[in-house]
Amino acid sequence: MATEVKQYGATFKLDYSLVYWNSRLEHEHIRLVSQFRPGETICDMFAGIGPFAIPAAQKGCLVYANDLNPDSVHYLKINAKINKVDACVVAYNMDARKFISHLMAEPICAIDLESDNSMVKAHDTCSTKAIDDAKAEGTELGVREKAVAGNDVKSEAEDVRNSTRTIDGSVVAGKRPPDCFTEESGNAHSGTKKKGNAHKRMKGSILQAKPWEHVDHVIMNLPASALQFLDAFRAIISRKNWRGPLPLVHCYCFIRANETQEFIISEAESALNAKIKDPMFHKVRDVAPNKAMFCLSFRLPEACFIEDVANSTCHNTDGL
Ligand SMILES: C[S@@+](CC[C@H](N)C(=O)[O-])C[C@H]1O[C@@H](n2cnc3c(N)ncnc32)[C@H](O)[C@@H]1O
Repeated sequence: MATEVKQYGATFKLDYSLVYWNSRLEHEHIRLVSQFRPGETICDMFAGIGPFAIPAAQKGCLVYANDLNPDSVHYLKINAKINKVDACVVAYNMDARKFISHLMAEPICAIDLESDNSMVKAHDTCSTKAIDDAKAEGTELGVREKAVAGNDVKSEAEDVRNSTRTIDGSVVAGKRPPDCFTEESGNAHSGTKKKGNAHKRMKGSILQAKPWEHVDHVIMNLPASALQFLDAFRAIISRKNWRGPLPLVHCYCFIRANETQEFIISEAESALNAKIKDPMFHKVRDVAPNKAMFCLSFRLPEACFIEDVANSTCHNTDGL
């Protein structure tokens, strides 16, 4: 039976008999989304009906949201619409491994490029909306743009454009290379060098970054088996296309009383076939007397990059 629930500012329609919903995760949904910034690109591998995706889009992020259950995707789309963020949520209905491969591997065939038009359109609409919303609300982004308008604050603005956010949500200047946010770098997608104010630079960079060039956060909320899905990131992202830091991955898992965080990290590392630097655990909630749900956050290791291969072949686009 279809029903409606509210989480913070968002409304969700769902049918409990068809889709996953857990109101105990409300704080976790908001905790994670509070780390995202307007204009960022989010990839939600197990999106359900959108409790991360919708608030992230409301914040001005572009969200690629996937779920294997067609009923979840049906409600995800409805929820994006009723919350007026359908322009910022691109929904997929496929297995999470295929989704990552489809989204983050460089498309080489014409068919891939055609199918990616929806991403490009969504990115344009959403990034522009993020900037407009931020301006209207006087949020960080709007303030940044104002700051950049005056030459005397240019160096501060440069710091902000080059900044990124840490897992705890604080802004760290200088981490993101300037070419993420500037058209002056003449990136492969724009093909042109444009001049303009910071607004244009911000639009140019974020608008033109495709998911095989830049994603800020990956959400993996399938605690019983998300760790095993980390192998999806092996040999998918091309170093030559990627701009800025690799995504922060937020991988949910259960830890039993007889297991340690080190054990979980070793599971994640063997799935990735790479060492993880500075992993952070956040306890979400106890789910049983000897079992708790955690969120393991870490930056995808550079060892996951594939190096440039001349004359590489087309990627499989099954299920598109
Ligand atoms: C624990 S729920 C999380 C849903 C939502 N993110 C939330 O926080 O409420 C996990 C979701 O993953 C989906 N799922 C399970 N296996 C999957 C797979 N192999 N690929 C993609 N989605 C999958 C399920 O349909 C379900 O909606």
